[in-house]
Amino acid sequence: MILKAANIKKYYYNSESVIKAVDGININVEKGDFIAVMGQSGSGKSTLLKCLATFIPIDSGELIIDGNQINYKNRKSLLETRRHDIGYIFQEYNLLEHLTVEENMILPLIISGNVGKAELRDKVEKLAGELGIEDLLNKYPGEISGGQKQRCACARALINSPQIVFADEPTGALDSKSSEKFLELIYDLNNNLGTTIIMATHNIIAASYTKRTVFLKDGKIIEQISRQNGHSYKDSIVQTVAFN
Ligand SMILES: Nc1ncnc2c1ncn2[C@@H]1O[C@H](COP(=O)(O)OP(=O)(O)OP(=O)(O)O)[C@@H](O)[C@H]1O
Repeated sequence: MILKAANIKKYYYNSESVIKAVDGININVEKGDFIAVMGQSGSGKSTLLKCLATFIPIDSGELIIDGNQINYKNRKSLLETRRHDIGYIFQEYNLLEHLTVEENMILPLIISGNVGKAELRDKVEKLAGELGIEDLLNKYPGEISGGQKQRCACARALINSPQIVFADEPTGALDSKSSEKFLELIYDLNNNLGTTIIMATHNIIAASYTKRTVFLKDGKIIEQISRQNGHSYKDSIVQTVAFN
């Protein structure tokens, strides 16, 4: 198992109320899983992803990534986990505009240090080839399309060869054609390379690319369905969304 969350909670407090954004979630993620997290706006998808990726500390519960129990007080070990185990793709790409695609891509490696020039070049060439962005490496984000930007963001998330890639509404800002292309890309990453992916999405089509879908409501998991032979996974997702 690459990630285990046991009864994790994350509440937000304001002067009048408590928002139970993540409210006692249990989830086990195996290597090679591809999971969609669905739910209405405000159901807790983004908060859950950020908690699982260690970006937001949980209030209670247990989070184990690649065999390490996450302890927010142990800064060094937390940074190691983030650097080596976690890749994150955002809806709005989060590319730095004044850096080229290649520079954006290698940023995580530069930050983690200890990577020689030759290794850097090898990694960039291999990944750019896999993601079909070889021709974009010297361009700036302002010179490429939304779909191309998301491919670059994906490359940046993968450059450290992380154990798990989180994607928060990765197709939310893309038109339907670019969205389909991007989903095919991450489907192939999971299917061919065994990359573990956890993706928050509103989109039934996006969820239908995954192996299982977890449905959230008010910070709790209310339903989970898996792709099974002989049964339409997409229809099950549609029915579950309609029912809830
Ligand atoms: N930093 C924050 N401070 C206070 N409340 C927050 C914060 N972040 C999220 N929330 C609240 O927590 C709840 C869950 O939010 P979250 O963004 O995780 O949901 P979501 O399912 O991802 O929504 P969306 O689909 O609209 O992005 C919402 O009620 C939201 O208003």
